[in-house]
Amino acid sequence: MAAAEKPRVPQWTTVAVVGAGTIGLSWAALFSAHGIRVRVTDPRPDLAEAVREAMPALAASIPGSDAEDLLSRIRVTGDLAEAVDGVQLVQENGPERLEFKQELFAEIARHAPAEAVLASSSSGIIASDIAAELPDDVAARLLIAHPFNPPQVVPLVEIVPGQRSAERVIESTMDFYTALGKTPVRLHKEVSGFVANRLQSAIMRESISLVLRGVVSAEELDTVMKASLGGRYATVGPFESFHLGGGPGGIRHMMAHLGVGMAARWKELGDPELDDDAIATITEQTEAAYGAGPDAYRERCELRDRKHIAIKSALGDIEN
Ligand SMILES: NC(=O)C1=CN([C@@H]2O[C@H](COP(=O)(O)OP(=O)(O)OC[C@H]3O[C@@H](n4cnc5c(N)ncnc54)[C@H](O)[C@@H]3O)[C@@H](O)[C@H]2O)C=CC1
Ligand SMILES: O=C(O)[C@@H](O)C(=O)[C@H](O)[C@@H](O)CO
Repeated sequence: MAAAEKPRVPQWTTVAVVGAGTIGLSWAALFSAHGIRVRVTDPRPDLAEAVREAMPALAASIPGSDAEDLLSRIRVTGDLAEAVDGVQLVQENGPERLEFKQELFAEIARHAPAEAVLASSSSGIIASDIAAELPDDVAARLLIAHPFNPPQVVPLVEIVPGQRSAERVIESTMDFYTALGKTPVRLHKEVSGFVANRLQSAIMRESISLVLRGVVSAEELDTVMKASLGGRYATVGPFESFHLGGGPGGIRHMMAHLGVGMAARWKELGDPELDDDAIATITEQTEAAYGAGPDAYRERCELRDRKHIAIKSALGDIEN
C-alpha cells in the first residue's frame, strides 16, 4: 500500500471483544459502526443487559450510528472459545493485571484461529511480558493496541509491538485501526505506560500535588487545563508549541531563552504521596465538582463526548 494511501475499509470483518467493561463496550460499538461483526464475551452475569444498555449512549457519540443497528452486528456469549472462533482480531479488555492477561491470552490462543491478531487494550503492560510464556507463533501475533477513553471518540491508539511481534502483524494492525478512522501511533520501544499514559501520569502527578498543597482546587485545575494546554494540545503538540513559542527563532530561541528555567522547574515539581488522605481530598473535590453515581457519570460522559466530537469536527480536514 503506498505510503500516502490510507486504508478506508477495515480488512477484518469479524472481531472478538474480550472483556465488556468501559473499554470493551466502546470498542464493540466502534467495530460494529464500521460494519464489523462483533463477538463480545465476559463472565459478567449481566453481559447481555450491559451491552444493550450501553449502546444508545455509545451510538450517540458515533455520528450516524443507531443503537439497534449497532446491536444487529453484536453477538454476546459467556463462552470465550465460542467468541474467538473464526475471528481475525481479538481485542482484549480485561482487568489490568499481568498474570491475568498472561492466562487469558494463553486461553485465547488455544481457541482463536492460528492467524488471528491478538491485541490488548492494556494501559501500560507491555506485550513482551504478556507473551512471556507463549510460543513464538502466538507471540508473533500479540501486541498492544492501547486506546484512549472512550475509544469510539478519542482517535489515538498506541500500537506497541512486543519483542516477537511479526512485522506483517504490526502493519496489518496499523491498517485496521486507520480504516476505523483512528490515529494509530507505533512506538519504537516498549516502555511501561507507553507514551500517552506516561504523559498523563506526569500531568496528574503535578495536578494532584498542586491540589494537595492548596494552590488550586481540583475543579480550578481542570479549568486551567481546559483554558490553556487542553485546547493548545488539540491544535499543536508540545514540541511544535515550544517551536512557535520561540517566535521567529523557533525552538532554538525557546531553548536558549526559556529552556534553562523550564529545566530548573523540573526539580521543583511535586512528588505527592497517594495515600488515603490524598485520595480522600482528590475524591471529595472531584465529586463535589462533577457529581458521583450513574446519572452524573452518564451526564458528564455525554458532555465530554459532545465537546470532543465538536473539536474533531471543527478541526476537520485542516492540514495537520
Ligand atoms: N478505563 C480506561 O480509561 C482505560 C482502560 N484501558 C485498559 O482496558 C482494559 C479494560 O479496562 P476497563 O474497561 O476500564 O475495565 P473494566 O473494569 O471496566 O472492565 C473489565 C472487564 O473485564 C471483565 N473480565 C474479568 N475477567 C474476565 C475474563 N476472564 N474474560 C473476559 N472478561 C473478563 C470484567 O467482567 C469487566 O467487565 C484494561 O487493561 C485497562 O488498562 C485502556 C484505556 C483506557
Ligand atoms: O486515560 C485513558 O483513557 C487511558 O490512557 C488509560 O489507559 C486509562 O485511563 C488509565 O490508564 C489511566 O491511567
